[in-house]
Amino acid sequence: MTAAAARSADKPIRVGVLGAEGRMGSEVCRAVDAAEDTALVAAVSENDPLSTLSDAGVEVVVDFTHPDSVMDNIRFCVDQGIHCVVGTSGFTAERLATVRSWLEPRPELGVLVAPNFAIGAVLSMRFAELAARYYESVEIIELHHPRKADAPSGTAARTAELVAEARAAAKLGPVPDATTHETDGARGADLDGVRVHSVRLSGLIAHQEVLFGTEGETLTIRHDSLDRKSFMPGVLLAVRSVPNRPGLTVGLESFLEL
Ligand SMILES: NC(=O)C1=CN([C@@H]2O[C@H](COP(=O)(O)OP(=O)(O)OC[C@H]3O[C@@H](n4cnc5c(N)ncnc54)[C@H](OP(=O)(O)O)[C@@H]3O)[C@@H](O)[C@H]2O)C=CC1
Ligand SMILES: O=C(O)C1=N[C@H](C(=O)O)C[C@H](O)C1
Repeated sequence: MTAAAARSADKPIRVGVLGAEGRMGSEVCRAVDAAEDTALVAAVSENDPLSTLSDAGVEVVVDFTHPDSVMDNIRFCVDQGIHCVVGTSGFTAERLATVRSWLEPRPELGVLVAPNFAIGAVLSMRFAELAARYYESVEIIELHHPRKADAPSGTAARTAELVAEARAAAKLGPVPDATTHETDGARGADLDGVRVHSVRLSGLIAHQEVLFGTEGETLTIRHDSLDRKSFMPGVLLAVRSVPNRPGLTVGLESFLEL
C-alpha cells in the first residue's frame, strides 16, 4: 500500500517538494516545515532521483520546477500513488489531457494544476471572467521578474482562456483593432483573440493587469504579488485538500468554492 493510500487523519501529511532549491520551492519547504499539520519528508533538487519521494513515503508532492520536467515528475508520482500539487507553468490543453489519461487507472489519486496560488490572483481571474461579457475591448499585461523562463505567464494564459470563453458565450465578436502596420510583437501575443503583453523587469515578482474598455469607460483589474509568501496559504490549502479531490483539478478556485 502506498503512503498516500495509508494516510491517517491525525498524523501530519508527508510532503515532498520538487524544485526545493528554487525561488518557489525553497519558500514551500519553509511553509510546509512551519505548518503543524504538514511534515517536509523530501526536498528534491534537479540532480536527485525521483525515487527519493517514494523512499521517503511522500503522500503529497509539490512541484515548482520547470515546464520541461514537470510532466515526467507527474508521471512518476501517479505511477507511485502520490497525490500532486503542481504550480509549474507551461500547461496546454494537450498536457492536461495527458495527465487525465494517466489518472484513469488511479481513481483514488488527486492532481491539482494551479496557474497561480495567490488568493488575489485567483480572485482577479474570476473577476475578469465576470467582467468579460460587458466590454468590447480587453487586453492583458503581465509583469514578472526577469529570471522567468516562460512568456506569457501561466496566469495570463489562463486568464485569456477564461475571458475568451466568456466573450464567446456572450456572442461578442473580435476585439476592435485597426492595426495593419505592425513591428513584430508590438501588439503582443494573440491568445484566443485576447492580446497579452509580457514585461520582464528587475525588482518585480508577479503582477497582472486585465484592461477592459467600452464606450466612455474602462475597467482595470490589477493584482500584485509583492513577496513569494503570497503563494503559501494557497499551496498549503492545496496540500491539505488534494488527497480528498480525486482526478485532475485545474485552478485553485475549485478548492476555494469560488
Ligand atoms: N502557480 C504559482 O502560483 C506559481 C508558479 N510558478 C512557476 O513555478 C515554476 C518555478 O518557478 P521558480 O521557483 O521561480 O523557478 P526557479 O528556477 O527558481 O526554481 C525551479 C527549481 O527547480 C529545479 N528543477 C528543474 N528541474 C527539476 C527537476 N526535474 N527536479 C527537481 N528540480 C528541478 C531548478 O534547478 P536548477 O536551477 O538547477 O535548474 C530550480 O532550482 C515556474 O514554472 C513558475 O512559472 C512560480 C510562482 C508561483
Ligand atoms: O514565474 C513566476 O514567478 C510565476 N509564475 C506563474 C505564472 O506563470 O503565472 C505564477 C505567478 O505569476 C508567478
